[in-house]
Amino acid sequence: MTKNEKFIRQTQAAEQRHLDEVITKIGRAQTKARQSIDQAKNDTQSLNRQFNEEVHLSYGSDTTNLETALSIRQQQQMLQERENSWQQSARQLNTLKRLAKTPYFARLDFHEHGEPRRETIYIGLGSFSDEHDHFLIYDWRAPISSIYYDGKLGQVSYQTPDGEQTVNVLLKRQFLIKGGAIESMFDTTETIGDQMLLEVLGEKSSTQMKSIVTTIQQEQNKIIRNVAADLLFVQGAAGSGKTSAILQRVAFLLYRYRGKLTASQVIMFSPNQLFNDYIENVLPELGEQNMVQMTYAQFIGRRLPKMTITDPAANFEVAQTTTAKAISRVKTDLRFFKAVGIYARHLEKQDMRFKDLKFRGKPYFSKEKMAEIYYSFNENYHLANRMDATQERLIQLLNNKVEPEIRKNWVAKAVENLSDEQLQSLYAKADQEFASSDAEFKYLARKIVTKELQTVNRGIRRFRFINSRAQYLHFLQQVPYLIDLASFGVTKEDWNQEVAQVQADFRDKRLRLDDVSPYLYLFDLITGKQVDRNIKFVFIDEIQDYTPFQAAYLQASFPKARFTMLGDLNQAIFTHATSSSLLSQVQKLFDPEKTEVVQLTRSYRSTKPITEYTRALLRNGQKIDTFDRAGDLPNIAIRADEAALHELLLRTLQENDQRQLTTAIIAKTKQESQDLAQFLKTAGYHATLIRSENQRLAAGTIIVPAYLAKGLEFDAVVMWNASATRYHDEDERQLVYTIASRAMHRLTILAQDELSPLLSAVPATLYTVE
Ligand SMILES: Nc1ncnc2c1ncn2[C@@H]1O[C@H](COP(=O)(O)OP(=O)(O)OP(=O)(O)O)[C@@H](O)[C@H]1O
Repeated sequence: MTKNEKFIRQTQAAEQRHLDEVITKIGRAQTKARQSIDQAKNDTQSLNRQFNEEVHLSYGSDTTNLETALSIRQQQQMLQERENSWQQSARQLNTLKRLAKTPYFARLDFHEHGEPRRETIYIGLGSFSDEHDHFLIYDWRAPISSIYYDGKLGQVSYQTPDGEQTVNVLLKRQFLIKGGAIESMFDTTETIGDQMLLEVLGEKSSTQMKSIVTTIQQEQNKIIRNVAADLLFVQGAAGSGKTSAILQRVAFLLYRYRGKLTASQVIMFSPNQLFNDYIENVLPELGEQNMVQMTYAQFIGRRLPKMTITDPAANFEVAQTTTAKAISRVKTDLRFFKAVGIYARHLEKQDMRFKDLKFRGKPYFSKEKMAEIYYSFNENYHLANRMDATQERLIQLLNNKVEPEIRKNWVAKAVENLSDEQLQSLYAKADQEFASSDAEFKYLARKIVTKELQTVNRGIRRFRFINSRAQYLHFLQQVPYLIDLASFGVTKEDWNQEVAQVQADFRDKRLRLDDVSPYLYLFDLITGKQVDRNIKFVFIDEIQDYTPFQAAYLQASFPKARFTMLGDLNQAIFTHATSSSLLSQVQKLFDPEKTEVVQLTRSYRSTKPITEYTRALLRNGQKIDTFDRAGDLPNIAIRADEAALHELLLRTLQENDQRQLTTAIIAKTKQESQDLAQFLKTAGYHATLIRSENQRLAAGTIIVPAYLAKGLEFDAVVMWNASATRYHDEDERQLVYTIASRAMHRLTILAQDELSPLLSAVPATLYTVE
């Protein structure tokens, strides 16, 4: 044994002793936490008992009532405190349980300026201190832990809530600990050693995403710990860890603002439900609750339950015409967003569209009356105030109408026809007594009228008197005066036809996706409702699939929130044309001083050959650096007929299975995926077809249409039928890129007849052909 090896052995043995000690202390703390939970439980029970007895006793006399009330309040407070300490102990126990498995993953030695001694700290998933309040483990999110991710050895600064601090870092050590034993450890002079990263990345994929807390990279750490920006825009290559980084960021924010921020004030917009499933374990693993998760379609769909939202461009089932694409560009542009705002303000003066509020089949408040009220307020009343004032006035008028309504014939008839059962339900108590039958009649009539008028009341409160469809159509008609349509390549005629089409859609209770956000936004501006001031942080993943309009609408909907937007402009598969200008458009919505753009260029997901291949698919793409991990070159096979392709597919799947690689077969459309599933079933090969985003990801081979594969990753990917007939338009390049970049270890591309021109420009050295 060399001297060096001996030294390493001794160091590891010393670290193991330290680890054993910490584990023993964690064990003791667990026992203690369990005891205090039991204690709190017992206390609560006995308090409850005592409290019930006392309250029971005191109910006898009036004089003790106040006392009783006070005592109830006190008791409740005590119960609450017990409950809090119980919850706290339960939370602590949870952390301890997690720490008991892997107490920490890193050690840092540093010297703080002006301090006599060198300090050593250990970093883990949560913090832990012994009875003497001596910190044995620091939470990875604690300010000091930042230097583990951020710097090399020597002078390193980090942010604390009180400002910047600098320390001299002397040692950085990483551990892989399993079952209480140190499996391996490395000292590193770099940020996070590649050796550690290689071990982690070499692992197989699973149906659930994992946390990256032990190997967060420096540039990812910047995203995770940013607290200054109102808009944090992350452009990151496929597999650069954008999604991983934001989940860590949520955990960080919940820690940093503990007590002020709850998981319910953080909302994340993700590409689809499947993806939500995929990431759902990450935060709980880190000991935090999941934030609110939604897709944009859910966000807008819940507001329009009675309408069918259609998206002609979705899922690549139909091709769009050039005019349709141009019109779509108009409706998704920021200029269109501004136009809605300008139009809405114009409504303060004229052109509001109202609907009659009906009662018993007849107009109760006519639309003319409503317009008269709406425009009766002076010019200081802006949209939301004006609407509030109108509502208030309408409610007042409604209340004034109760008395006259009571005298109407229909009421007398209704009272006469009341069944016994109905009568009892209207009385305040069973067999209520009245001074005279006239009094009884008045009582019942008032009840009936108030009840019936409830519908009108509800109509007023829910803005049923606004003719939102007519309003939106009127706005569309005004668009040529608000926007230079020619600059989008749209003629006046095209536009008029478009307006007629929207009108026809409305008749069928349909609305196209491009119209939904402007439609809702206009309504929100008119009513001043719907914005959610409670949400503090909004995350938008895969921002490249949002239109500038949608991004702007989200910003308007969460006015108090700070935004983190992540995306890869190389992967814009739904919005292609606008994505390149997306960043510049979105930036206009935020204060430039408070905007930060971060680029993640290194791709961690795939092996070097796969990253190099996928990178070559792009033209004028964003920068991508590979991570040095070995693997096979992607393999391309072209066959003349489908049967031969099927055969190849089966063989590839069997090979992957043998190598224990989980495969995803990615096809362009749902139809193709279904056909493949049918074929594999007949061939006796088991695979799960992912038909919709509401399904769960299954273990084993899956077949998935491209648009559902967003954000996911698999050991092996088979790109099905990458032929010239299937992928030809230049704007499908990003789609092809997205498909190929889902592969971690192996990529196989199968094509019939002729390979898609989008793939054929890749240098031949980057793949093999068979
Ligand atoms: N610092 C890291 N340490 C370990 N693994 C990492 C790190 N960063 C990223 N990874 C891994 O790289 C893979 C890709 O990460 P992620 O899905 O977050 O990337 P992404 O940028 O969102 O990709 P895409 O845009 O293609 O969906 C994941 O398996 C993730 O665990």
